Amino acid sequence: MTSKAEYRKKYKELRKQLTSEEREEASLQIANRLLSLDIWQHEFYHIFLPIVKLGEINTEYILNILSGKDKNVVLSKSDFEELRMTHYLLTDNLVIKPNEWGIPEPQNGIQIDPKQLDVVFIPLLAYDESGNRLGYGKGFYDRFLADCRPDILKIGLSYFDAEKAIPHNSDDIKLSHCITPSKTFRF
Ligand SMILES: Nc1nc2c(c(=O)[nH]1)N(C=O)[C@@H](CNc1ccc(C(=O)N[C@@H](CCC(=O)O)C(=O)O)cc1)CN2
Ligand SMILES: Nc1ncnc2c1ncn2[C@@H]1O[C@H](COP(=O)(O)OP(=O)(O)OP(=O)(O)O)[C@@H](O)[C@H]1O
Repeated sequence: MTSKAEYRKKYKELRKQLTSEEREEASLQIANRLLSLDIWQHEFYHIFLPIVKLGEINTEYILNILSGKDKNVVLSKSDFEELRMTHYLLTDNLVIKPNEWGIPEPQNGIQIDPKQLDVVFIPLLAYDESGNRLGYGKGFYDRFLADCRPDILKIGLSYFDAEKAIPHNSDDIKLSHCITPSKTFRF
């Protein structure tokens, strides 16, 4: 069986092989594909800002959609000692600075309770046909999602297709959807 570590390595390599033009094009296609999902009737949308040096999906196109629809947008700050995230409303005067891992993060602002969130867009390394997800392995999103309402929409974003099955355990919270440049998965 392929281990989580092997899947992480495989997808980091696949991602590295994409050119910056391919990443931009894919990020735009993902945003366009999101537009046709039935997810836009809600109020609070949580989104990640990409770690550019690792070639993560550019979420700027999704941010533009959210701002065009006048949604409340929520960003997180990660505490790498506690392995927990705190959440802040994106406002005009929010100060955003990259942390030491290259994640752009809010420095101030209005804190949001995870129970207020309706939709969360989730960064992925890999995922499978049952909606199991794999990140960098620190469990940030597993802990975060455990604090959200059970009915929150959990939308993974990926450049790549699903694996058949990746290892998972009882802490892992499944995705409800995953969007790639060419496919929409509903789990
Ligand atoms: N944009 C973004 N924000 C996010 C996540 C994410 O995956 N993407 N996370 C999802 O959980 C959390 C942060 N998780 C992270 C966990 C480990 C490393 C890390 O070890 N970085 C190494 C390089 C790792 C590598 O090459 O793969 C480093 O920068 O030295 C970074 C982020 C919360 N915020
Ligand atoms: N709700 C939780 N409370 C406490 N620890 C948790 C919780 N969920 C997961 N963990 C722990 O977090 C660690 C990492 O989990 P896992 O390998 O699933 O990470 P991942 O999903 O790849 O990473 P990430 O969530 O950062 O993207 C594991 O040791 C796991 O036991």
